[in-house]
Amino acid sequence: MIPMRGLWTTARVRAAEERVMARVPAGSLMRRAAFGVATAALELLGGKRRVGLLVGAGNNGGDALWAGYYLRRRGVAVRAVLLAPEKAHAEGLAAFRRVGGRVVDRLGEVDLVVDGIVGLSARGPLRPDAAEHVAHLDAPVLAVDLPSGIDPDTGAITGPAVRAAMTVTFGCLKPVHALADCGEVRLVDIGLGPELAGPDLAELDDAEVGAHWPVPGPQDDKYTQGVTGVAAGSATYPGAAVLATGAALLATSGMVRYAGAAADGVRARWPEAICTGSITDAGRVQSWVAGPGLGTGLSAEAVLRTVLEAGVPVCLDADAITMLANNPDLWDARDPDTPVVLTPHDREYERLAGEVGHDRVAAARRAAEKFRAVVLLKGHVTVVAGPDGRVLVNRASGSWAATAGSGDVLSGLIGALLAARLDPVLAAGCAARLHAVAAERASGGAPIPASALLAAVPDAIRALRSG
Ligand SMILES: NC(=O)C1=CN([C@@H]2O[C@H](COP(=O)(O)OP(=O)(O)OC[C@H]3O[C@@H](n4cnc5c(N)ncnc54)[C@H](OP(=O)(O)O)[C@@H]3O)[C@@H](O)[C@H]2O)[C@@H](O)CC1
Ligand SMILES: [K+]
Repeated sequence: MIPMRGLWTTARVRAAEERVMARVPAGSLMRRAAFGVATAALELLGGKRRVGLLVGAGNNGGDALWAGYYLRRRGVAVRAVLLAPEKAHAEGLAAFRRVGGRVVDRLGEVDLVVDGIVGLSARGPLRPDAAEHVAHLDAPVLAVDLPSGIDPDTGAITGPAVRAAMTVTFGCLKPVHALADCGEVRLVDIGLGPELAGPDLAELDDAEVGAHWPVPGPQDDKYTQGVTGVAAGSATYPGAAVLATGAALLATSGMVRYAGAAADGVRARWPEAICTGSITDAGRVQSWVAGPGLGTGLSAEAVLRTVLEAGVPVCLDADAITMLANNPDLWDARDPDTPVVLTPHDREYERLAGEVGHDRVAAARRAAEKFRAVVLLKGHVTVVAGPDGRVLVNRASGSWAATAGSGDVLSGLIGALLAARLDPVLAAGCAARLHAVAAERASGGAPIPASALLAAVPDAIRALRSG
């Protein structure tokens, strides 16, 4: 198994920090952390010489003050605003003053701001006094541990927050680093590694997705790579069927069977798909994709029951999710061992499992547990939660995939990976990453329709496999 980029929640980080602190000299972790911040600051300054520190009430501010100390020793002019002067880190402040650091009321003109307002203990958005200082910044911001105002464990931004060009974090990555925009993220080793067990969340990087992507071996034929069944679309709206079938065809070399009322439209666009008008004639498949454009009437319910009874992994999207929300008895058709991947957007999620709320990871986990299914919650950050507690997250670099039909492509990709027998959490995670990369490559900075995203799938696979 290829290791993924792990992310640890604040409670776990604190527990690990405590164990490390018990066996190293007092203050040494902070100084290592601060030295890393100062090194990054020098790089961002690129020869400029004026740094401003925003210093909060805790150790995050202590890191900033010690970074100011190291920067002063390199001849940089450093001034600091203390947001809570009586609570500012005493040793850090003394060291900063000792080397000529100045404490001021306002930062004024500087070339770089170091955000040491709040770190792991952050709760809620920036408070008004801190928000006031942040609102007037012109210079780029280097965040200490995380951009202040963003929730460390959920990445939620519920009010004023720092926008960072770079974040220097310590020991390990925290959820915020994958769930929110932290600029470039750098990790400074402070020796937490041995104290950290498995991560709470993980992020797949491009090379990992490329390595997991199924490719045919010398012994493979169209059947051995898995046959994907697509039950989507309608005669009036064949688009969803065409997109989902196309995605399944482009994702792997396995065969694709389409079953439904859009058979003519699908056949015209994808002559290589085996098309039938009814799911009862579809033949054997190794996975089903059901839901996009399917409708929610009685015949659609019968289709949903058939795929849930088939005993092969299923990806359910769009109308399939609505049907399950309206009629939970439909779940009875499923053998408890049949893997199911649900791919709701927020409104579909709400129909199925209630409010998403600010903690999208917790929301995906809740639904995964409730339905004993893999839940892929769509969004700028896609969260994939497995019923076993595993969570994968993927943050898209832009929002170009937020367009009609884009979800149909995603479900086809997932279906093909399920047919290729990828673990369902991994199938959903790899498909989400590939989908985001295809959107980015197809877009190149301009809006694109879902068919262009689909057309970029082979290019995205090539890019991930070579990365
Ligand atoms: N432990 C270690 O080994 C190491 C730790 N390290 C560093 O310590 C950091 C954690 O430090 P920490 O725990 O002292 O708290 P920290 O995040 O600075 O918060 C301070 C106070 O701010 C307040 N506050 C809360 N929310 C707020 C908001 N929205 N807006 C404004 N203020 C807000 C709240 O105080 P309150 O005002 O509520 O009393 C809170 O107690 C960690 O991120 C890393 O940088 C590194 O040096 C490596 C070694
Ligand atoms: K910070």
